[in-house]
This record gives sequence, structure tokens and C-alpha cells, in this order.
Amino acid sequence: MTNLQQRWEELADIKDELATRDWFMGTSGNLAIKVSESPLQFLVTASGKDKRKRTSEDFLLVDASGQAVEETHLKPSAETLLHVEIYNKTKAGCSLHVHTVENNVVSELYGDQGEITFKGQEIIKAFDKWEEDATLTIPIIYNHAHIPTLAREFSEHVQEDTGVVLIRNHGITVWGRTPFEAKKLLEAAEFLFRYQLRLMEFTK
Ligand SMILES: CSCCC(=O)C(=O)COP(=O)(O)O
Ligand SMILES: [Zn+2]
Repeated sequence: MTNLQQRWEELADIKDELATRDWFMGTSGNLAIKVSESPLQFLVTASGKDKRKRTSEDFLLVDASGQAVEETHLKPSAETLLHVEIYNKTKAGCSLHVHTVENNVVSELYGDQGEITFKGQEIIKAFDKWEEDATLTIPIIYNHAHIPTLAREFSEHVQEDTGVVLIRNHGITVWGRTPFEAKKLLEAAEFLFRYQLRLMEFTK
């Protein structure tokens, strides 16, 4: 199997797994995995597809500016520019974007603050924060319809090889050095969002 095929299968497996969680409602969401460093090329989901289906047209290879590397009728995800920022600025190997009801509600509740901070939660360790009083702050950015503008604002929060950003009333984007790490961060963030919403039900 070539490197490209291996990365394809890896991303397809993650897509299947996130699909079992019902995290691709209404064709939402997009995923990417780095294939080569120099030149920078990554696989990204084709736009507008039902990401619950596994097909030979699920992904296409794009370059450092998000353009398809080869002639294809497939369109890269409408949000490819966000993945472009991640791979150009960090050593991340995988980036995942999903819309869930929980991440949308949390982003709306805390959107005016521009961030949400979690503390006293064991699962914060998933973000490599091991101190007893560790806090995790997730930025929340405005959902600009103009994707280059969205990508520019998103880019301000892309500083490390791992990260997580909420886009208000839109969804979450996470990235990690490996697909395993990106998925771990996504699951941990969604756990925290569910916890927060559940807790609020009892503290009204
Ligand atoms: C119907 S969801 C609207 C677009 C979006 O936010 C998304 O995540 C999916 O867009 P893509 O072009 O990647 O399919
Ligand atoms: Zn989206």
C-alpha cells in the first residue's frame, strides 16, 4: 500500500467512526489528513457528501493552498482553507471538523465571552494538561460566511501542533499530531460540552 492509500484508509476509518456517533448530520463536517510535508499535500473530504457513506470519492488530495493536486470533478470541502491554516502553521497530521448540537449550543451560550474555560475535570488530561488545577480554554470565533475571513480569524488560534477552536453556531475544529490525537481531543471536547450543558440543567 502506498503512503497515500494508507492515509486514505486511516481517514476513512476515522470518518466511519465519527459517523457512528452521528456527527455528520445534514452533510456537515469535514476531515483532513496530511500526506506529505514537502511539498505540503493533504487529503480532505469532498464537499457536500454524505460523510456516513464510504466511497472511492470521499477524499481528494490538495496542496498548501487547498487546490486539488490532480484534475478531478470533486470539490474540496468548502472549509478547506481552515485545514490549510493548520497544516501550513503547525506540524499537525490530522484535522477534524464536526457540527454537533452540543458544540453549537455551548458556542452560543459562551460566544459573547469569546471563549469557554473548563476546570476541575479529569478529562482535561486528554489535552496534555496534567496539573491538579489545570484549566482548558477553548476560543469561540464568529462564524463568518466568507471563508477566507473565517480562516483568517481561525488562524489567530492556530499556534501549536494540537488545538481546538469553536466556531459560533457552526461547529468545532480540532487538530493533532496524529489522527489518534485529533480524535482524542474531539471526543474529550464533546464530553466537556455535554457535561457543561448537563450541569447547567441542575444549576438553574
Ligand atoms: C450543510 S453543512 C454547511 C457546510 C459546513 O459547515 C460543513 O461543515 C460541510 O461543508 P463541506 O463543504 O465540507 O461538505
Ligand atoms: Zn462546518
